[in-house]
Amino acid sequence: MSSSIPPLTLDSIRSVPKVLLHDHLDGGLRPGTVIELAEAHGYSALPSTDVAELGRWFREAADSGSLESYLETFAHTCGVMQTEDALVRVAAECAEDLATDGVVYAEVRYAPELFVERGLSLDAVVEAVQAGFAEGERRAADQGKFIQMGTLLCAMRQHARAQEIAELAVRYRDHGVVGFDIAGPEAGFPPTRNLDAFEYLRTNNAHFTIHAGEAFGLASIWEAIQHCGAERLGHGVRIVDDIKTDPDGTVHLGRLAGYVRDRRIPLEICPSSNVQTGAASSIADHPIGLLARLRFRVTVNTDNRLMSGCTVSSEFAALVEAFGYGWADLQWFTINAMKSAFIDFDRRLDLINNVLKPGYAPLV
Ligand SMILES: O=c1[nH]cnc2c1ncn2[C@@H]1O[C@H](CO)[C@@H](O)[C@H]1O
Ligand SMILES: [Zn+2]
Repeated sequence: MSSSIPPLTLDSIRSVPKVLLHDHLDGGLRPGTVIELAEAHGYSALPSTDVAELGRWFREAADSGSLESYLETFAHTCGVMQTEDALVRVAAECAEDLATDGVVYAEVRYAPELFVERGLSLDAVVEAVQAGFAEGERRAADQGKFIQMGTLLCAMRQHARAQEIAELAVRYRDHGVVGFDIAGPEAGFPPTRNLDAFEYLRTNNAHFTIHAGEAFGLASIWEAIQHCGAERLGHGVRIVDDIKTDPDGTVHLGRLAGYVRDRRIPLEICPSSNVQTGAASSIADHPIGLLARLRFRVTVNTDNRLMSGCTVSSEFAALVEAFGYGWADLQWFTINAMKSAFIDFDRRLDLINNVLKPGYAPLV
């Protein structure tokens, strides 16, 4: 490595352009904002009103070893996101924080149905979040940072509103909503419960990803791809269950793993989140090492920045430490993500050629 190439540190990683495809709006609030919104809106159930302590509480409570208990922490973020002004603020800060981390394109997701407890309509929720993202993009630009935000609307697997949310996503497709997802507890709620919604989306040429292969295995991935028609997999890490390695290192891909790799189906991998929910035992043992080596379409994501205390840069830094990745690997993850985004092809190409490649060119 030439001496003019900077070493990979959290700071240097922050300075290169990055792309984020899997980040939950209600999993990325600043702890201080949770406290201020709780105070302003009379939400009294917070476990702490001290900023540092509350941040620690989220990380520890999410560090639970199960997806179900990890998801319980969202009661407190959703609890303070029930008004338009709260949604605008949270969305604006999300865009600002991602831009500060050097993210140039992000798809951020949330479930509108979780923000209607105080009477907001689903449309009002979407409009407030879009206004917030636009405000955050402007604030970032004022600080000399460029970020483009895209929105994914989630339906919750345990509820029965997928069709309604799919229609909402299509209604707002020309206003910043670029796709759809289903989230929530995986065991017991197969994606095939929502087949009508997926068929509606496909009929309307709309994009969608599905959380699958996180807490549950291959069956869930297979259903998401072959029954539902998911273009990407949220997590998808359990695809490793269909990969066998001989003692001599020879690798065998099963039919499903082969299909996922051959079709270049993007995996939205979220390393720290997987360690917290027990989907992986540590970053060093995370299947991302094998999947990247086998050239699956791997992307690196945060999932929930508040619950994991992470950023895209810190996830990259953790992978650099665990797997010895260099700048070329980070560029590969980043271009993989940009290729897999749900925005128009010419816009993706523009960002790859005019933002991402020039950003990494001095380093690779
Ligand atoms: O890793 C995950 N797997 C499944 N569901 C999740 C994950 N992270 C967050 N959510 C769920 O998605 C909702 C919408 O943003 C959140 O409220 C949370 O319940
Ligand atoms: Zn997720």
